Amino acid sequence: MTESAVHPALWPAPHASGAVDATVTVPGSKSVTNRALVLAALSCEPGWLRRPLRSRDTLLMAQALRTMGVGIEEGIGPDGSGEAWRVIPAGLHGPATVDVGNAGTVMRFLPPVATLADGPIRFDGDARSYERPLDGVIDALRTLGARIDDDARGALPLTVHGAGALDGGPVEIDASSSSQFVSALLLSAPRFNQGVEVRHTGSVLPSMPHIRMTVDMLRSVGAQVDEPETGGEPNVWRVAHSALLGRDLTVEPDLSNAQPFLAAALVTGGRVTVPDWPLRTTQPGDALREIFTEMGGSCELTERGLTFTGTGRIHGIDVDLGEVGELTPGIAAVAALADSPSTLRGVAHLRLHETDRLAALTKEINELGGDVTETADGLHIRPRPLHGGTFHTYEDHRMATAGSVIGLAVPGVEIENVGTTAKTLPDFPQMWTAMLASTGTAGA
Ligand SMILES: O=C(O)C1=C[C@@H](OP(=O)(O)O)[C@@H](O)[C@H](O)C1
Ligand SMILES: C=C(OP(=O)(O)O)C(=O)O
Repeated sequence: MTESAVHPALWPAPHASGAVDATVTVPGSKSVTNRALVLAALSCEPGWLRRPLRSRDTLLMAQALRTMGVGIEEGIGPDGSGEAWRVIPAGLHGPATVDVGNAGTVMRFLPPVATLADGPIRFDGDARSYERPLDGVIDALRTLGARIDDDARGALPLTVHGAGALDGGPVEIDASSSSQFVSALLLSAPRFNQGVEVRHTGSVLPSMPHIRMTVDMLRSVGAQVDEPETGGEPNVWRVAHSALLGRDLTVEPDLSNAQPFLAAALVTGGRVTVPDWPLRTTQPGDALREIFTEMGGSCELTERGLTFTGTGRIHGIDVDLGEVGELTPGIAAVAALADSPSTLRGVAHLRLHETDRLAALTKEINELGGDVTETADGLHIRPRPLHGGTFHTYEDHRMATAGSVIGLAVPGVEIENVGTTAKTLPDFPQMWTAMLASTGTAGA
C-alpha cells in the first residue's frame, strides 16, 4: 500500500462579504486527460496533448504509462502555443509497478492496458483504492484471456501478467457500481486481437456521459465503435480491432472543477465567467448550466465561455443525478443554503467513490447545523441556518470544494486537509482566494 498525500491542517474557508465578480480559468479535464493519455499510448504514432491537466490523478496516469515504456515528454504544442505533452507510444514492458493513488481512472483503465505488456504489472494504491470496486474489470479481462493474481478479492492490490497480447471478444459485465468498467474495456479494445463486445447486465448504469466521452474519443483516433446511442443494441458496445492514430488534442477545461466557482456566483448573487467552456462536450459538468439555473441563477454561453450569474436567492431541487454523480457534493452544498428542500436521487454508487459521499455529506453538513438524511440512493436536504465548524474531507477533493462553497455563506467554516483537492485541482485554494480577492469580497 502506498502512502497518500495527507495534510490534516485546517484551512479557514474564506467567507464572502459581497457578490463575487470574477473570471476563473479552469485547468483541463481529468477525464479527458486520462483517456487521451491511454489512447495516445496505445496508438501507432506519436501524438500531442495540449493543456493537459496536471494533478495527482493525471500525473499518476502519466507515470504509470512511462513505467510501462511509453514516452511522455514535456513540450510546446505543434503550433508553438501552450504547454503540451508529447506522447510517444512504444512496446509495453513488464515487470513494472503502478501506483494508482485513489484514481478511479487509473485503477480501472490501466489493467486492460497491462494485458498488452510483455511481463507482470503490479497495481497498488491508497488504502481507499482497496475498497473501490474493480471486480467487473478483473472478471472481464479473465474472460477475455488475461491472467491476473488478485488474492481472490476482486480488488487491489493485484498483478496483471501481461502476455504481449489479449484475445478479446464478447464479455458480460455488471457496471452498476461504476461506468469506468465499461470505459476501461473499450479504451484498450482496439488493441485486443478480436476487439471487444461488452454487454452490461446490471440494472443501472451510472455516468453515461463518461461512456459517451470514451466512445467519442475512441472514434476521434480512428476506432470503429458500435453503441446503443447511435442505433446499436441496448447495453452493448462493440469496438473493432484496429490501429489508433496519433492526434493533436487540446483538453477542455474540467467542467466539474468549474462547479465550485459557478456555485460561488449562485451563493453570493454574483457573476463568474469560465473561459473556453466548450459549446459541445460530453463532460457531465455541462449539466450545471441547467441544474444551477433551476436552483436560481442564469447563464450565457458564448464563444468566449460561460458566464453564470446568481440572484442571491437559491432554490431547492429534486433531481436524478445518476448521469452526473460527480456533481453531487457541490449540488448538496448549494442545496444546504437554499430557500426550500432538495432531493438528490440516483447516486447510490457514490458510496464507493473517494469516500462514501452520501454518508460524508450528511455528517459534515449536519455538524454545521444542517438537516440532511441519506436515502437508499441519495440525499434529502432541508436547509437550516448553519454555523461554523470543521468540515472533514475524507481525502475527497469534492468534499473540500463543497465545504468551501458553504464557507462562502457561513462564517467560521474550516476545511480539514484542503490539500486533498490536488487529486484534480492542485491550485484550488489559491484560485478560490484569487476569485474572492479580485472582487474585494473576502470576509472574516
Ligand atoms: O470515466 C470517468 O472519467 C469518470 C466516471 C465516473 O465514475 P463512476 O461511473 O464510477 O461514477 C465519474 O464519477 C468519475 O469522476 C470519472
Ligand atoms: C469519482 C471521482 O473520481 P474517480 O475518477 O477517482 O472515480 C470524482 O472525481 O468525483
